[in-house]
Amino acid sequence: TQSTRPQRLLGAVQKKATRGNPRSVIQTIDQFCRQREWAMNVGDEKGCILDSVVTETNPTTVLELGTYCGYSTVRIASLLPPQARLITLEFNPDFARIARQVITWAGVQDKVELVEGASGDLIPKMKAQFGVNTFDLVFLDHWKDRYLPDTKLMEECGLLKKGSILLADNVICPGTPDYLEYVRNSPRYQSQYFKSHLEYTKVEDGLEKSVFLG
Ligand SMILES: O=C(CSCCNC(=O)c1cc(-c2ccc(F)cc2)cc(O)c1O)c1ccc(O)c(O)c1
Ligand SMILES: [Mg+2]
Repeated sequence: TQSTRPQRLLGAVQKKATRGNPRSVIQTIDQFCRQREWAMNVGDEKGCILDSVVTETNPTTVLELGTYCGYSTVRIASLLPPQARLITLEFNPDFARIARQVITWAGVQDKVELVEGASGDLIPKMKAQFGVNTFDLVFLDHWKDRYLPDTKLMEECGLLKKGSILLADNVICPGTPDYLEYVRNSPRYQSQYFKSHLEYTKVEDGLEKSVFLG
């Protein structure tokens, strides 16, 4: 039977990356995506912007919406202080199965909780079921038409506090027009656009960083 792209990406990681070395896993995935097959990881260019936002936020509780193969999960987790934790939500069980193995290969599994399911169902359970108070940082990278409803849901569930950071991938390509309009016009957010490119291409894309003002 045919292998899937995530399976081939995992194969490259297990063949070429050093166990327990997150940077080596990231480099291997970026090389695979540049030289073999494009895949929808945030990538190295936007990944550097993600790294800088994570380090300046210095978060203790992070939520990632959309795990895919775990590339950004590994990038974020590798920058977290020892007690910090990252909850990542993935809708697709095949993606989740691959991501768990990438996360473990990188050695960051102790900082990561991967939960399978739809963000719309899981976000309302964060406090009661996952013991979360509020999130310091949220990385949005799942279905592009879920960014806005899930942001409103996080507000309603009291998961954002004054100073919480939302960082959204793909606000240009594939694009999240309703989300952008909301965070750029709402008095409850201070937004900033980081111009970049769609992973592994010359197509314009960018990250939108929005601070929740309470
Ligand atoms: O993670 C998922 C599955 S959807 C994957 C989202 N990502 C994309 O679609 C995505 C796509 C592209 C892209 C593709 C083709 C192009 F020609 C150009 C760009 C790039 C990206 O960087 C992306 O992130 C999930 C769904 C529901 C949930 O409720 C949940 O929690 C999670
Ligand atoms: Mg993306």
